[in-house]
Amino acid sequence: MRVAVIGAAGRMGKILIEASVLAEDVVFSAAIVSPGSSLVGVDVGELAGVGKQGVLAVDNIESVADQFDVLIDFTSPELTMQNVETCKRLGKKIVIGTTGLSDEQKAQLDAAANEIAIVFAPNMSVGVNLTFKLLELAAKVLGDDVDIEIVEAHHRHKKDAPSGTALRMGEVVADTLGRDLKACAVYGREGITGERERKTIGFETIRAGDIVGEHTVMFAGLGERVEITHKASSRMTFAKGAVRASSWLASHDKGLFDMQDVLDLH
Ligand SMILES: NC(=O)C1=CN([C@@H]2O[C@H](COP(=O)(O)OP(=O)(O)OC[C@H]3O[C@@H](n4cnc5c(N)ncnc54)[C@H](OP(=O)(O)O)[C@@H]3O)[C@@H](O)[C@H]2O)C=CC1
Ligand SMILES: O=C(O)C1=N[C@H](C(=O)O)C[C@H](O)C1
Repeated sequence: MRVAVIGAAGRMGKILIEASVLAEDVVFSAAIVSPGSSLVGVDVGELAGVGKQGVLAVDNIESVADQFDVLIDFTSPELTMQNVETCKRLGKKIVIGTTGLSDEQKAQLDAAANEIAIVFAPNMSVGVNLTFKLLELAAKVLGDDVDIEIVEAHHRHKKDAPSGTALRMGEVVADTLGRDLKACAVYGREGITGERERKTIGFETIRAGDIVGEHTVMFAGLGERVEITHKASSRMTFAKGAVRASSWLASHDKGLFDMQDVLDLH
């Protein structure tokens, strides 16, 4: 698979380039930066710290349309939705790591998957995807006896909250317990809140410094509590997952998949 990275100068973009260059089963072939960027024409291998790769940054996907099979997109919800339309038109596959998509935007992904193959996951690390399975087991065993709270921490530049991963963790737990996350989620607390409503799922968000990404789900009962925590210390874990998803897409022409599909964890 020939891989293009959009948002190539971003925190994830640079590391996605490094991971694609280092991977043996994909070929890194194109990089797109924002329109008018001073990086247009720059060898992005140098930008990503892996030496010249002969891949020069462009600011328009169409200009490299014949050079890639799969687009890796870790950008913003608006841009991701534009890119999905472009991939549909060009007949390209897409791996999406962008978080913060609205329900309407997710429905548009569903529709696009009738025409192209899409991997869309709020967290591409193996560890977090394993954690989703552990959460299912914990929720099954501990059931409604415990209070469930999800705490996430990320760097100061993150734009969406709670994180996509925290929301997916909430969905996994809510689905296992037969609850509707939209109805039972509580986002932060302040003032005279009253006692905790037993079947709610609470979310707390920390934004500070350069934290890569940390998530804890707490199952707190009377006399004991279980906490399941994942801590990412390098963005390479997400990038490797995205590259693995790109390679996996070689055998899929259409459909909407997530990392549980890629890792065979369903
Ligand atoms: N699923 C997962 O495993 C993970 C998901 N994420 C998600 O990935 C997303 C990006 O995160 P992060 O890398 O930290 O964010 P950044 O802001 O660092 O990166 C976004 C990049 O997109 C670029 N961009 C904006 N507009 C365009 C355009 N029209 N064409 C090309 N590029 C454009 C920006 O360029 P410019 O700076 O010039 O505007 C920027 O470089 C977030 O939604 C985050 O939550 C992050 C980590 C892991
Ligand atoms: O913005 C980030 O950095 C991250 N975003 C993802 C999310 O919202 O869950 C995944 C990871 O935790 C890093």
